[in-house]
Amino acid sequence: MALDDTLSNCLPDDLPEDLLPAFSRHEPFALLLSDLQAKGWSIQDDFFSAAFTDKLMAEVQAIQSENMLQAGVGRKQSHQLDLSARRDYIKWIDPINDTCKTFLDEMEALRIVLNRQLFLGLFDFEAHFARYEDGAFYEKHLDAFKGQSNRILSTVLYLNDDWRETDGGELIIYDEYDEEVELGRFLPKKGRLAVFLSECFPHEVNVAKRTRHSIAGWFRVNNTTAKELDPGQ
Ligand SMILES: O=C(O)CCC(=O)C(=O)O
Ligand SMILES: [Fe+2]
Repeated sequence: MALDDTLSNCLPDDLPEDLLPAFSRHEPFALLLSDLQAKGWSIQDDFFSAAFTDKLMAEVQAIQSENMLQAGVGRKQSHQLDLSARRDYIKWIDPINDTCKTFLDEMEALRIVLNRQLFLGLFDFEAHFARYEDGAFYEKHLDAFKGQSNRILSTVLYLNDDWRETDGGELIIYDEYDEEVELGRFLPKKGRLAVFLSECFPHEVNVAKRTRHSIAGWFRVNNTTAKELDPGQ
């Protein structure tokens, strides 16, 4: 089946035109696939429509910081605060309104297409909004420990208007075999999507010099033999 047919078969058919995800267009999605195959990570701009990215930004901006969790190391109940490692606030995304539901539906469509094209066996997707206030960062880490986690593919969608070099807050991705070697640094610009293999690529968030909003997410396998809880949240 041609790639475009596969894509259109996987998309919900009741999405208004301006909410169509960018991966319904051939180019960013095809580049994402070929990058993942060739190097295990990819950065794509304008992955979702600007109108939809704006809705997600309005959603996260409306959340009061008191209603977010100070992100720790360890997951949910086993959550332990380690403020030397990271300083962001998070809120897990549930389908509580149209915007959150559409985001989760579209990532679900992406999950199905990734499985068909790359045979990744991805089982589900979890994601949270993240807020880095002025001065916040996340030091170099892996999102999953080899063989001990369900997380396969990490995604980060950036929501910030007019982000400049001087605002800091870059995502830095390091080499899978030598974590001193930088592969690239990327500003958290509105509409940019970063995707990378969770077990392979150390990465960090440089100190942000203004409030920085994003959605971090993970496609996971259903691996009941994982011995340890996923790190990172
Ligand atoms: O926001 C980013 O650029 C990366 C966030 C991250 O690494 C994480 O939440 O695990
Ligand atoms: Fe991470």
